Amino acid sequence: MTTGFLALNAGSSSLKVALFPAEGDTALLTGQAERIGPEGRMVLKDGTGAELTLPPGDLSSHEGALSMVIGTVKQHFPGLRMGAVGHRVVHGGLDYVQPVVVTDAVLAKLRMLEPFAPLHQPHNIAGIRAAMAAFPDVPQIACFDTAFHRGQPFVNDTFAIPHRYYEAGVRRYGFHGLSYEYVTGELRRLAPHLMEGRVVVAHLGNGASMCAIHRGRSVASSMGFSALDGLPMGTRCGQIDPGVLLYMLDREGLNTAQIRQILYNESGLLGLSGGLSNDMRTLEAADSPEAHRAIDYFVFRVQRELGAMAAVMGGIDALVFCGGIGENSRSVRRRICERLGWMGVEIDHGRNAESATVLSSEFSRTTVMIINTHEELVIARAARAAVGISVS
Ligand SMILES: Nc1ncnc2c1ncn2[C@@H]1O[C@H](COP(=O)(O)OP(=O)(O)O)[C@@H](O)[C@H]1O
Ligand SMILES: CC(=O)OP(=O)(O)O
Ligand SMILES: [Mg+2]
Repeated sequence: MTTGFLALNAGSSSLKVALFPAEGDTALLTGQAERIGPEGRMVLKDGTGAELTLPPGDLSSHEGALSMVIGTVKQHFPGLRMGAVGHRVVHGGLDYVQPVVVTDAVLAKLRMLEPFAPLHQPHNIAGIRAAMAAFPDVPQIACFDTAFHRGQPFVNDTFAIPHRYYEAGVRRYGFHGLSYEYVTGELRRLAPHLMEGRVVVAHLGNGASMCAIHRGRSVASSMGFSALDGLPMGTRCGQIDPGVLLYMLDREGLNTAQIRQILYNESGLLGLSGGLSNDMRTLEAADSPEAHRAIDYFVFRVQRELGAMAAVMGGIDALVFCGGIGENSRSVRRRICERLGWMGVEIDHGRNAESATVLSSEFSRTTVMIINTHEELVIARAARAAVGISVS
């Protein structure tokens, strides 16, 4: 009987899934639900890439999407023994620095962190509950986006507010850690000498962040206490002067729910483009002034963050792009790299056009690469490891 390891990666409006066997990196099933809500759609594929027929279901909520995924897994793999289910959990707070088996006590702690990651944590927890109900007695393994960054130096970990906040856990956590873990592992495999040096990874997706990695360890990240900080995102604001929040409170009389809605759901590319789109593909195709100003700001902030990270590490040896925009947008990559000549970056435009693994030219002092990230594989490996199957 085949043993399977299911990885669930619930984002703000998406659910990515993969089912892996007990060994190897080739999935038995992959897929995702996108735009969960009134326009939700889902595609699941088998190991050969063929699309699977889905059971009838409701993609207006994460719960509906989860039940379709679980139904499909049960229908297409009737003899499968589920070894463990791994979950991406965006926030692990101060307690969790590695994957854990979910118990009632763990679940209670994860729920307390919901207000710090309102777009993600509730969906992550919904995934755990759904998998517990569908696969009773199967271990549920929580894998944390924050864990990769927990060893960061104090100066990157803190805010300059009264120290009691730091003690209470108001710190810069950093996110996208499962993606950084995957990319770091791949870079170690592809170019071990670079992993010994100073690397900046730009995870540019619907959520976007950057991480400075020195000798394999996260030393700075653009995301902070919440997944709002740093780069602008699809609908999130990125770095903002706290004075703006005071203005919204005092001058506009907005309440916290209204401010949360603006910062998480109405800002970023969507807000800058005057409501045109949160999606980079749509903005690139639109070619309008509204779309240009959103993309211009995005490129500018990546460039600015990169300069800061280079300064923190005393230079960079490699820049790695990942995430939906980083892996696919030739134009965003080109525009970012064109501004980095001062740090010895020179890309080969042909390689960039082909989205090759190495984009930098032979004259570039800094290696520029694309590594297609794979959070689900990191999750599945952790799930295997948790039940005693060693990781490759
Ligand atoms: N070919 C492409 N060109 C430009 N942008 C793209 C392309 N493919 C995907 N993207 C962008 O990637 C983003 C989604 O990234 P992804 O990493 O899948 O998001 P999530 O954070 O939901 O996992 C969207 O802004 C989308 O427009
Ligand atoms: C933490 C975060 O922003 O995640 P995502 O990219 O899935 O939105
Ligand atoms: Mg993502």
